[in-house]
Amino acid sequence: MKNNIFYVFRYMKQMYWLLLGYAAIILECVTPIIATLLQKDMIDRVFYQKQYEAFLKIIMLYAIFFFAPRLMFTVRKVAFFHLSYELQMSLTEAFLEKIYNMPTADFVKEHVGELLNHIRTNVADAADLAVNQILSEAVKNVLTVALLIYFIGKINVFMLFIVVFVTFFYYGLLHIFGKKTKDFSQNVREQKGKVSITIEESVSSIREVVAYHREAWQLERYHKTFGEYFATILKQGFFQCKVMFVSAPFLYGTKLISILCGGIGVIHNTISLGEFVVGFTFVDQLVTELGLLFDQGLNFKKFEAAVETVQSVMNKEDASYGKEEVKERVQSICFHGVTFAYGRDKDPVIKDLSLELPVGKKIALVGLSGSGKSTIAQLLTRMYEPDQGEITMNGIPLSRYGEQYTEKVSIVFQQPYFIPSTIRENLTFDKMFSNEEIEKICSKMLCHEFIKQFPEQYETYIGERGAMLSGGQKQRLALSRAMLRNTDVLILDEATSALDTETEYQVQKNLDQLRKGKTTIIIAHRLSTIQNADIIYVLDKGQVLDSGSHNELLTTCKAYQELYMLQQLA
Ligand SMILES: Nc1ncnc2c1ncn2[C@@H]1O[C@H](COP(=O)(O)OP(=O)(O)OP(=O)(O)O)[C@@H](O)[C@H]1O
Repeated sequence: MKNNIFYVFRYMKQMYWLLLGYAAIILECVTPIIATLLQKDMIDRVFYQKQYEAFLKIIMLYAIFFFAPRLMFTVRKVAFFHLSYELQMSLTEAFLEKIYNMPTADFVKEHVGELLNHIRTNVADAADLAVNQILSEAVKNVLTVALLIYFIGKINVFMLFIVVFVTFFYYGLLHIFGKKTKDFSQNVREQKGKVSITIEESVSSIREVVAYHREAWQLERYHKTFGEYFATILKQGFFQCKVMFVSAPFLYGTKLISILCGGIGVIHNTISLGEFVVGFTFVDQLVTELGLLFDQGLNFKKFEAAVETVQSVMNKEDASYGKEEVKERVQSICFHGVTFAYGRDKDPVIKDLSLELPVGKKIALVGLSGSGKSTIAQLLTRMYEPDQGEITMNGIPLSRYGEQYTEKVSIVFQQPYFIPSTIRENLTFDKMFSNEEIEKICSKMLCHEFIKQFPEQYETYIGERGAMLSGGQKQRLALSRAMLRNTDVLILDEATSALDTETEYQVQKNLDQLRKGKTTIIIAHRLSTIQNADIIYVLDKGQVLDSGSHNELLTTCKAYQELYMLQQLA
């Protein structure tokens, strides 16, 4: 528990809100107690001893101490509200940073819906429970309980004895029900996560669902998942009722016993009537506060569940990159006996691969589907690490380079991702480019024409994942984005597959011109795309079968001839 609270503390920034909140809590706890003590003066001095001159003074003081807690309550809420939202923001930022730093192998194992659920519920709950419940409500409860116990003890020791007994009773209850509360909370979170994943999948697969007429099937999946979530919620609800049934009689029983003890005290003249009234009011308040404190104890458990779920992602290891700077231009890229499998128990998809890629040239990777082309591209972009052997750039293993490595090597995927924003922002991200630069590159990648046709041109909003663009337009835009960065090494993984042959030819021609003297690695199924490559590697089952120019391979490599023949027939 302690560790969990300290874990969250790390992400709290503006601590002055905490100080303001605690100042408000102290006043909020003390003022109602003073207001109650004034009742004693009212009864004993004004009514019993008939000191009527004190009446007005007490009423005025009572008014001040009656309204002060309401004011302090507002100040406290505002202070902790700021703190909780800021905590939620910094926790979410840290969570996103963690995801960015995760090795790709770990990231692909995490479900996108699950990660979103972590942010939407677990991170949000951890921040809310930590600040608004534990640091605010629970601290207020503890302070109020301590003050009430002190004043009750001063009035009547028997009442104090009862109160201490009830406190221990609550502690015992918390011990018994705490673990189950945490388990229920964890189960509810898990089930809620599953519902979130199912909804996310249902929306993202909307085209396939409609096209394959799987609406009923998809709804049935949602129904089933939601049913399981609902059942868990019900179980949690029953459990909470059980806790209430056990604890509630004690609340009322305590009040009854304290009236009995106090009443006997008044009858035997050991306490005054004023003390009895105030003592009973304190006991009444204390019982309520103990009930609330018990709820906070259960909230601790929910908080622990939320933080532990967040930590299950946050404690994963970051991708281990070095600090080496990439100072010069890329002069060599070599694979030294590289073997790689997607998982320990899986067969390797790249097997003992050794080759030196000619730098500054146009290099092509061809081969049947599944032969390992994209895997090589992903190893080069450090999305995965080789299991054996190493890949070096300028003689240094890729893993030893720092984050600027991505300034040297970039990749364009077959299905590029676009943020829901304007064309300009999708082209530049956070980098600055002049309009001339952008338009020049977009003209070369045959984008400028279609962008100009949009009423808002480069400021056109392209929707979720570029939904307002055709497949070919998206690919050309992604190529423009990469060409603006124009890194030493550019990998095109089926990056022009959605273009018609004529457009692809034009784009490739312009690309060759812009990339002259730089290393471009092209993965393509259409051999026409890579015919003019300086060197073509033919891959089969994660190994290089042969390499050479198009004409050389046509005469020397049987696999390449077959690929060529198949495409001629198609
Ligand atoms: N993330 C992954 N997890 C597990 N296996 C994977 C993953 N990605 C690819 N594979 C497997 O690795 C092998 C090589 O895949 P890869 O994508 O590198 O082939 P490819 O030659 O690029 O294929 P294609 O031409 O169809 O794109 C395939 O058997 C594939 O099923």
